[in-house]
Formats: sequence, structure tokens, C-alpha cells
Amino acid sequence: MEKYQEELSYLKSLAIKAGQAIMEVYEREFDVEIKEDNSPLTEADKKSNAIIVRGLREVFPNYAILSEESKDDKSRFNNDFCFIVDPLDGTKEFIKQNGQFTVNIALCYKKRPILGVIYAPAIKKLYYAFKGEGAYLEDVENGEVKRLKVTDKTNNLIIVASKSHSSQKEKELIDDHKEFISDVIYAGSSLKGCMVAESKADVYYRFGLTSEWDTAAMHCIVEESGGIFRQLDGSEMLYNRENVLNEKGFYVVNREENIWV
Ligand SMILES: Nc1ncnc2c1ncn2[C@@H]1O[C@H](COP(=O)(O)O)[C@@H](OP(=O)(O)O)[C@H]1O
Ligand SMILES: [Mg+2]
Repeated sequence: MEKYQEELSYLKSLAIKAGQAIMEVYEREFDVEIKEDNSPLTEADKKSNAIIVRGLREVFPNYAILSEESKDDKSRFNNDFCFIVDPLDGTKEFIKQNGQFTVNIALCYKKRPILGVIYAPAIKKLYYAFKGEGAYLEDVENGEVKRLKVTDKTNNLIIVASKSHSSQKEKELIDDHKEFISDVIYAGSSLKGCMVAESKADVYYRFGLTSEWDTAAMHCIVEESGGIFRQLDGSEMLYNRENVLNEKGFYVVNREENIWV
């Protein structure tokens, strides 16, 4: 356990450092490239990735790394420990300059996330969790820390949905459950799962595609705040897979009653 405490505090400092590099780019003009998969890439993604990957290799040379912005050499398959990194989740929101982007770092052991750190540098909020030890939110400006817990609501629910990647199925689900929903909030990045962990929302359904780095850290934080994170078919999401796409979709709900699929 002590060993993991050390890892957690190092990952937190690394996420903050990467967040600072992201904000330096955010506050000035920057170029946007388009990747092979048609998604955008900025200097901020690359700088954040360099800081995180270098930092992880230095302190944990024996652990594998899967990062959205690094070449996947597949050596991770021979390692029980694998960091899963999204150096800038919500790149589209970063480009739109609405502040809804995060740095995601998870550590998986035998395909399950045991540690998750999510930092939103524009609002200086740091979410983190360690398996069995709870989920927390630290205000990086004043150092205040609070433990996170999901709501127990089954009515007047606040649903969060993607700002830039919504789907027809999601719209239909919202429409079919209108009687239970009081509000729909559209937000970018892993902040949606964090909002459920923080009791600022109750449910988040994702029908569209994401990848392991979009969910691993959030998965740990949601579960440690008492919430439920599963694939849409009800099965557990495992990580460090051959195919890194989360093809089955997922949901984050505060409690079983709000599983609608
Ligand atoms: N067609 C697609 N295939 C794979 N991942 C996709 C995708 N469309 C969106 N995503 C993922 O969804 C993330 C954004 O989530 P959201 O819509 O909740 O803000 C993106 O993160 P990046 O910004 O890191 O690329 C990207 O990884
Ligand atoms: Mg990314």
C-alpha cells in the first residue's frame, strides 16, 4: 500500500506539470494538425505526452505505458502493470478554448485500473482514486481535498453527455427517460465521469467510440466514489487489450436503478 501511495503522489505531480505545459499553449496561438484518424492534435498534446512519458519511464522503468500520443510497441502485453495515458483528453474542447479538457493517467494491474488521476488544468481541479481507498478531489489552488461520493438519486436526474461527440442512440435514450431527467449537461472529456463521482451529475451514457485512455482513470475514480462503470452490455471493462477501442460503449451511473440499457 505504501508503495502505491508514493506512485499516486508522483502521478498527481506529473499530471499537474503536464497541465501547466498545456496551459502555456492554451494561452497563446497554436497550430492544429489532423491525425490519420481525422482527430485533431496540438502542441499541447505533444508537450504533455513528453512530460508524462519521460516522467513515468524515469521513476517506473519496469512498468509498461500505453499513451494516445506514443507509438504502441505492444511490450505492454508481457507486463502485469501498465500505465494508460491520455495527455490531453478533450482536444476539441481545448481548441474551442472552453476549459473542458483533462490529463488522464491510470495504472492498471492485470487489466484492471487500480489507480486513476485526472487533472483539469483550466479549472485547477485534480481528481484521483486508488482501488479500495476512495476517490478524492483536490483544489490545486488552495490544497483543499474532499472525498467524493455519488448521489443516491433515482429521480430529477442530471445526465451528462459529450459536447462534441453525441449520438442518435444517446438522444433516444434521453428522450425515452425524460420523466426521470431534470437536466442534460453537455461537457467535454473525462470531466463527465468526474461530475458523477462528485455528485454534480447522476448518469453518463456513451454509445460512441472512445479508447482505453479515455476511460481507465475515470473508471477507477467512478468506482471509488461508489458509482458504477460498465460496458453497455453490462460486462466489466478490462484494459491493456489488443484492440484499444472501447467498442461496446459504456455507462457511468450513480446506482443500479439508473441502468437503462
Ligand atoms: N470516432 C472515435 N473513435 C475513437 N475515439 C473517439 C472517437 N470520437 C471521439 N473519441 C474519443 O472521445 C474523446 C473525447 O471525448 P468527449 O467527446 O467526451 O469530450 C476523444 O479524446 P481526445 O480529445 O483525447 O482525442 C477521443 O479519444
Ligand atoms: Mg487525447
